[in-house]
This record gives sequence, C-alpha cells and structure tokens, in this order.
Amino acid sequence: MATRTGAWAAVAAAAVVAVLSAALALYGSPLDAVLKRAFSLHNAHSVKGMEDALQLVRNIVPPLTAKKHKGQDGRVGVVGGCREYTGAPYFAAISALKVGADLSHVFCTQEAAPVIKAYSPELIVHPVLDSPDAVHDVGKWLPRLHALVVGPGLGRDDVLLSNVKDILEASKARGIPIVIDADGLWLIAQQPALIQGYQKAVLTPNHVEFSRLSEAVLGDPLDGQDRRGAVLRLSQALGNVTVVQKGERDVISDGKQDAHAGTHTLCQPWSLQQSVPMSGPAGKSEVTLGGPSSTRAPPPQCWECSQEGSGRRCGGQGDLLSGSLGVLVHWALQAGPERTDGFSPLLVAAFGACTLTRQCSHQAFQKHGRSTTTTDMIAEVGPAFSRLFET
Ligand SMILES: NC(=O)C1=CN([C@@H]2O[C@H](COP(=O)(O)OP(=O)(O)OC[C@H]3O[C@@H](n4cnc5c(N)ncnc54)[C@H](O)[C@@H]3O)[C@@H](O)[C@H]2O)[C@@H](O)CC1
Ligand SMILES: Nc1ncnc2c1ncn2[C@@H]1O[C@H](COP(=O)(O)OP(=O)(O)OP(=O)(O)O)[C@@H](O)[C@H]1O
Ligand SMILES: [Mg+2]
Repeated sequence: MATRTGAWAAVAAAAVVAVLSAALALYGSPLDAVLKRAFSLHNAHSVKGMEDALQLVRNIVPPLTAKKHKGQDGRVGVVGGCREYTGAPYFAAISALKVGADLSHVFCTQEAAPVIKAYSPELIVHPVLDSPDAVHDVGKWLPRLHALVVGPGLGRDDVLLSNVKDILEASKARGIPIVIDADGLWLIAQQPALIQGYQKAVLTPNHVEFSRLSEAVLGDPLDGQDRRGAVLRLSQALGNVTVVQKGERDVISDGKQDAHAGTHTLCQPWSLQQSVPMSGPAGKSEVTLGGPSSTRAPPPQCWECSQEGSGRRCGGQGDLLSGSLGVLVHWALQAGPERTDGFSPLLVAAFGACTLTRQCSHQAFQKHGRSTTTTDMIAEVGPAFSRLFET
C-alpha cells in the first residue's frame, strides 16, 4: 500500500516537474521558486532514502558493553606499506581503530615497519611482506583477523605483488572479507581471476583505478557519462563483487537485482531520481537507490553517496575510506541480513564508509580550510561517526 502511494507520489511529482519545466520554457525565470518547491518533493524522497540508509548503518554498529572482550569489535589487517609509501597503510589502519576496531595490524615491508610504528604506538606492525616466508608469516595471523584491507601503500614491486596474490588466495580460502584498494587494485587489473566471484570482496577504485580495471576486465574505455552503468557492468563481470567507485558522488553496487524492488521506499526507478542536495543535521547529503525503470525484472542495486565533503583532494582520503570499510564490513556481516533489512551487508558497509569519509572531510575543512590534510580528517572520525551513526 505504502509502495503504491509512493509510486503515485513519484509519478505525480514527475508530471508536476514536466509541466513546470514546459511553463518555465514559456515564461522564464519567475517560475524558478515554484520549480524549487516542486523539486522539494524529490527532496523528500532523498531525505527519506538517506535517513533509511543511515539507519541501516546504525543497525550494524555493535553496542559498547561491559560484557565484551578485546578483539570482539574487530581485528583488522592492512596489507601495504613499502619504502615509498608509509602514510597510506598508517591512514587505513588508524582509521579502522578510530571507527571502533579493537586491534589493527599492518603487514608491510621490513623497511617501512619502523616508520609506521613510529607514527603510532596503537598499531601492530609486522615487517614481513618482503620476507621469503611472507605468505606463511601473514598466513599465521589470518585465523585471528576479521577483515583484510589490501593495497594502501603496497607499491607495485613484482615480488610483493606475488606474495599478496598468495595472501589473497589464503584469505579467500578462510572466507575473510577483503577490501581491495590502491595498488591491490593494480594487482586485480593484472589478474582479475584473483577476485572473480568472491562475495566477500569490496573494491574501492578512484577514477584512474576504475578506468584501469574497466579496461582490463571489460576491454571498455570508461564511459564517464554513465557512471552507474559502468559500475554495474564491472561488478557483474567480476561475478558480483561489490564495487565502490569514488568521486564527486560515490557509486556503489554489487550488480545484483534489488530484493526490495517495488516494495521498499529506498528503491526508486532511476528515471524518477533527482539530484538535489538537502540540508540535514549532519550537513548536506543525499542517497539514491534503484535501477533502470524500463526493465521488467527487478533492477540491479546501485547506491550513490553524495554526503557533503569538501573541495580538498589531498592524498590519503581514500585510505581513510578503505580502513573504515574494513571494520564496517566485519560489523555488517556479523550483524546479518535482518539488521540490514535484507539489503546486502557489504552495500550497507560501503555506504557507511563513504558517508563517514565525506563527513570527516567536511568537518575538517570547516576548521582548517585549504590546509586540511588527511591527519585532520582522522581527528574528525570520532565526532563524525557519532553525528552520523550514534544519534
Ligand atoms: N601518504 C601516502 O603514503 C599515500 C600513498 N598513497 C599510495 O600511493 C600509491 C599510488 O596511488 P595513486 O592513487 O596515486 O594511484 P596511481 O599511481 O594509479 O596514480 C593515479 C594518478 O592519477 C591522478 N588522478 C587521481 N584522480 C584523478 C582523476 N579523477 N582524474 C585524473 N587523474 C586523477 C593522481 O593524481 C595520480 O597521479 C598507492 O599505494 C596509494 O595507496 C595514496 O594513498 C596517497 C597517500
Ligand atoms: N570530486 C569529489 N568531490 C567530493 N568528494 C570526492 C571527490 N572525489 C573524491 N571524493 C571523496 O574523497 C574520498 C577519497 O576519494 P579519492 O578519489 O580521492 O580516493 P583516492 O584517490 O584513492 O585517495 P588516496 O589519496 O587515499 O589514494 C572519497 O570519500 C570520495 O567520496
Ligand atoms: Mg587510493
């Protein structure tokens, strides 16, 4: 019933917009204000969608109680860190801790380890990634890890990548959720079979990494006009691995059909979606979910996150996202599908990490403006998390 009412409201809104658009063409700008009010109908959709999506993330956050032991809220491993890049694995691992993991490990090269240790006494740092026994040395920790983040600051050395390939295989065999970012995505672009069909994998490419993957997997040059379609195609070609394409808006999909299609207020046909930012207590934000309205079958799920961030594009923000996602993926899978209302736990986790990262950026920018760096964003993880997910 609610669905039918929602659908009629959406159709009516679309009709109102069409009529007003025609009127605007005839009579010009005085109708601007009216149009804005018409768009607020869609705004209401976005507010509802955003609120619902945030609530799903809130549902997976484990309560802080006196009954738990250390480690229960997450033991996360970051595989990355080499001579050139020590910041990226640090950002990812410390973000996991700040979001709420109990223990955060870094598996890096021998040379990178003392540097990363010196950044933080809170991280457990293993200088093993370039050792001859790397796979064994990391492998013995795998039974104790809830999630792995592979790639931040890994570099592209062939020996390291070969070790990481074997670590990925061992992790998959144990069913460990894996977030793949940065140079981990470089490896996947060389060998897509490594992740093909693994349902507990999330890839978090930036623009360049997405193009590289798309080219390698689909042989397609990236269609910048159709970001949703591009993400859906890549996810489906990889056997429904979850893909988070970062950018002005983050586009998230596992390429699967939406179990709630036509029955859930979160899902609207794309043709009725509007992209109007809204103001909320945690800043401007919007989420849209759905698929093409033309198909008869339920549309594939495709989520977008456009939580207001900032204009700063300093390095390391993606590492904050992948580290946070490591924890949220564990929490979401642990919570199970009832807590995520039947939506894929990985989609909910990805939406949470994207929203959090962008909110950190927004809050840090308000304090530091152009001089904002990822360190400033990490200082905002706690307040941003409370604001978004503990209200
Ligand atoms: N402090 C650190 O240690 C950091 C290390 N990093 C690491 O650096 C390594 C390489 O990562 P990169 O992300 O540079 O990957 P790539 O080496 O593939 O370089 C991508 C290049 O594309 C450019 N680019 C990014 N977005 C673009 C867009 N939308 N359009 C056009 N060009 C764009 C970037 O400026 C960069 O030069 C990874 O291991 C990564 O984790 C980064 O995470 C940043 C922070
Ligand atoms: N044009 C943009 N407008 C707003 N937010 C953006 C934009 N581009 C990226 N972001 C946000 O910045 C964060 C990091 O994305 P980005 O594409 O910079 O990752 P990255 O290149 O992997 O970062 P890193 O430097 O850590 O490797 C994400 O949360 C993303 O939503
Ligand atoms: Mg990156």
